[in-house]
Amino acid sequence: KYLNKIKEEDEACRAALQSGNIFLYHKLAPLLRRTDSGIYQLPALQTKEEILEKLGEDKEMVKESILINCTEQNEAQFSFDVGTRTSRHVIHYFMEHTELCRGTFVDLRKAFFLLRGSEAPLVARGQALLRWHQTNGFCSSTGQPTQRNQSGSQRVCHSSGITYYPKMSPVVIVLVSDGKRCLLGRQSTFPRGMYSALAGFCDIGETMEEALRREIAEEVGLEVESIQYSGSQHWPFPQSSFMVACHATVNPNETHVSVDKVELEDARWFSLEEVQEALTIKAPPRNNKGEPTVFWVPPSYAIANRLIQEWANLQHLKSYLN
Ligand SMILES: NC(=O)C1=CN([C@@H]2O[C@H](COP(=O)(O)OP(=O)(O)OC[C@H]3O[C@@H](n4cnc5c(N)ncnc54)[C@H](O)[C@@H]3O)[C@@H](O)[C@H]2O)C=CC1
Ligand SMILES: [Mg+2]
Repeated sequence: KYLNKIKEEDEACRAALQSGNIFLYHKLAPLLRRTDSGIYQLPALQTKEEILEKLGEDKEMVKESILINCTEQNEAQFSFDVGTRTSRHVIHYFMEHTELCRGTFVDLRKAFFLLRGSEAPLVARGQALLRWHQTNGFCSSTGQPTQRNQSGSQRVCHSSGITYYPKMSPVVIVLVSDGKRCLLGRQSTFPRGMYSALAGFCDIGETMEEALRREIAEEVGLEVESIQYSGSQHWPFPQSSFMVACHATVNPNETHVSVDKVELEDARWFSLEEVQEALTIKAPPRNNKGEPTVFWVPPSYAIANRLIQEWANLQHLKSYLN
C-alpha cells in the first residue's frame, strides 16, 4: 500500500527519497561493495551520504532517482545512474573514487554471479527501469519529449496525452522431455559448451501455450503433447523480458529433432546422467583460449537452471518409485 502511494503521489515520493536507500549505477553497471569476508553486496546509500554530497552542483539530480521497490520496513529503494547526465568531472570523481564507498561498478551479468538472494532481482529491476527511462525520452507519436512522474513509474507526453509505462516482452521458455531425456539447445552466441532450455518471444495476440507450441515446432520441429507451468522471472538481458517457464512433453515415439539453423546452432537430447553432471558445474573448466571445454547449463540465477533442476529431480523420483 505504501509502495503504491509513493509510486503514484509525487510529494510522498520526494519525501521518501529523503530517507530512502539509493543504489548507484554507472551507465547501467551497478555499484557493488566487497565486504571484508569477500561477499559482494549492493550498497544502499542515503541522500545525505558523503558519496552523494560529492555530486556538488549536480546534487539536485539525485531527484531523478527511480523508485524500484520498498523494504518490509517501508524504506523506499531507488536507482540512480551517475553516468548519464551528470557532468564530466562528477563522473570522473566516481570512477576515480569508488573506493570511497569501497565498491566498483560491474557489468550486470557479473553482478548476477556475485550477488546472493534477493539482491540480484533488485539490481536487475533497478537497471531495467533506468534503461527504460533512458530510451523513452520522446513520444513515438508526436516526437515531443515525455515527462516522468517523481517515482518514474510512468512517462507522459503532454502534447498527445499518451502515458507510457515501463515495458517487458513476454518470453516462453520450455524444457521438453520425452519421458527419459530432455531437449536442450544452444545459440551460436552462447558461451561455448552451454546448452539451455528453448525460448522464444510471444507474438502479439498469442496465448502462452500457442507461443510455446509454435516455438518448439519452429526451432526443433517437434509437436508438444502436454504443458505444465513452472514459474516466471524478470530477465534483464538484453532488454526486459518476462520469462514464463514451462515443462512440456512429446510423444516418445516422435522425437526426431530438426534444428532451425537460423535460430539455433544445435539442439539435442540429453540423458539424466549428462544433465546431472552439468548441474554440478559451478564454473566450467576452460582451455588456454579461455573457452569452456565441457557441456554445462545456465547458472542458478537463470530460470532455465530451475527447469533443468526440476526435471532431474522428477526423474529421480520416478526411478525411486519404480
Ligand atoms: N532466463 C533464462 O533462463 C533464459 C533466458 N533467455 C532469454 O529469452 C529471450 C528469448 O529467447 P530467443 O531464443 O532469443 O527468442 P526467439 O526464439 O523468439 O528468437 C529471437 C528473435 O525473435 C525476434 N523477436 C520477436 N519479438 C522480439 C522482441 N520483443 N525482442 C527481441 N526480439 C524479438 C527477433 O527477430 C529475434 O532475433 C532472450 O532474450 C534470452 O536472453 C533464453 C534462455 C534462457
Ligand atoms: Mg529461441
